[in-house]
Amino acid sequence: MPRKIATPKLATADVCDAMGKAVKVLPVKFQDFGGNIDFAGPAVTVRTLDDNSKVKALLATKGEGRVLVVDGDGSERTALMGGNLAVLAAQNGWAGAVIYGCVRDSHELCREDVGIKALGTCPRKTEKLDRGEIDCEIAIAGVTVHPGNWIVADADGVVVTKELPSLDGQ
Ligand SMILES: O=C([O-])CC(=O)C(=O)O
Repeated sequence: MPRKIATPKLATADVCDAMGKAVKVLPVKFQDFGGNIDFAGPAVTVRTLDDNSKVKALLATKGEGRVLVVDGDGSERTALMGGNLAVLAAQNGWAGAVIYGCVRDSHELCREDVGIKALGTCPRKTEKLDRGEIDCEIAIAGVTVHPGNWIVADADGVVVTKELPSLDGQ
């Protein structure tokens, strides 16, 4: 019996149907770790390798419904987010985080009122040497994400668009 998934407010499938080639689908099998499976918002971008200093710094600021998109180069060596950062994200009003990399403390992440999609888990923490770039153009598995692009995520996947479609009447 398939697990039950709530109907998303904004479904990635509807966005794809409405926008055709104007929407990009991240070609990544993300897993869900956060308390919310569907989320959407404007992207804030980070590029970093095995150092989550910038991720923490951003999640410590007001999220205002935005989505943090982290290009961690797909590293499975360390976790870019754990329980403390998930609490920060939820407290500060981030809609979610899409992490091309790993997370840890998955038993804590699922309790937080925030979306968290990542490749998988790794119990080892990152270095904290303040490396990485924020608000830059990133490419996740070959798909470019610009700061301010819309991210829509649900159980079907993660899509990127310049603007949201009007889905009235669907
Ligand atoms: O601090 C880290 O590197 C990640 C972590 O464990 C947390 O967010 O709780």
